[in-house]
Amino acid sequence: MNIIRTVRSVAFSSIPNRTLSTTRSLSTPSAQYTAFEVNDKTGIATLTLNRPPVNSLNLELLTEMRNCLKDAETNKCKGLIITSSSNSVFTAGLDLLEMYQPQDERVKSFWTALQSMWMELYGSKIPTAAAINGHAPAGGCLIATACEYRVMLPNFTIGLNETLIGIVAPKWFVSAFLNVVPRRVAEQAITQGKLFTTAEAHHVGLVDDVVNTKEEAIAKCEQFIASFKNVNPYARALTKQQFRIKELQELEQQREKDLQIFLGLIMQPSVQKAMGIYLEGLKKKSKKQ
Ligand SMILES: CC/C=C\C/C=C\C/C=C\C=C\CC(=O)SCCNC(=O)CCNC(=O)[C@H](O)C(C)(C)COP(=O)(O)OP(=O)(O)OC[C@H]1O[C@@H](n2cnc3c(N)ncnc32)[C@H](O)[C@@H]1OP(=O)(O)O
Repeated sequence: MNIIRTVRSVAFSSIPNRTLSTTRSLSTPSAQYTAFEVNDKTGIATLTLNRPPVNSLNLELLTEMRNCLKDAETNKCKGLIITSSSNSVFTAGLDLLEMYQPQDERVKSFWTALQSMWMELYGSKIPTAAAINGHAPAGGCLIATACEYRVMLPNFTIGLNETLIGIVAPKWFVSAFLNVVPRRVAEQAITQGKLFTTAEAHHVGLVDDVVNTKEEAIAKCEQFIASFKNVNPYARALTKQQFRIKELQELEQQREKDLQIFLGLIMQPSVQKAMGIYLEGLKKKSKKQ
């Protein structure tokens, strides 16, 4: 696998135009699971999730993601694309090992980091796009629906499958999903724990476009971001905020309550048992392959 390095605090405005290399990527010792590059020419940042084998979202990855999102905004990038270094998984969602038989303080930090990352992404002032180059169950779908645009490669799956694991998708997971698919489709799919194939997701509007390669997916995201080139960024950001402020304020005001509900739910013996069985099933399947 390529070694992907990470850039932090690169002021886009200070990056000179270069003809040979068009992306800037510096390393910081603290970034383990993400690569963050800014294209010198377009000013678009790409955040690549890089936690093999399946980019499951643990505390450290969520924290890195949030830092990258903040950097992209602080440095006035023209837009942000999220993608994965894997050929088959965008992200497998939350790291189940963070929630199965968890340590008290760590699991609290984990959920708090998820809330923070989501608020940063959902409320980002700059255009955001997901190049979904692999499966995107649960937390993967959450990240995709927090973006403004989604393009997906064929023959993968996406959706909120929490009920199949015996857990419940919180209200803010559902509200972002509801932004992109009709209510009836959302209710049925989320209660069933349905994972849509790429074609199905496109049909219901869960993804905007389908392309065959990661390069095409990135290009589509770039096109989406470029579609705002004649729009005042300040006016755009305030307009976007009008659409999203309700969910952001709701979670901000209820962060502690949301955390307590999460802890109460996952610590139930029946939920721990269901998660254990699900994890065992994943491990058995993985050994067979
Ligand atoms: C009112 C309500 C209020 C509050 C809410 C309360 C609670 C909400 C709580 C939680 C919400 C959770 C959302 C989530 O995101 S849960 C995670 C859901 N994810 C999944 O179901 C995906 C599971 N994974 C897969 O289906 C597959 O791995 C795959 C399709 C993504 C990729 O398949 P592959 O064949 O490529 O890879 P595998 O062989 O299956 O896996 C390799 C390796 O990785 C381990 N693994 C996979 N997924 C996870 C995961 N999510 N977490 C941890 N580990 C994972 C898998 O076990 C294998 O491990 P080994 O190599 O065997 O060790």
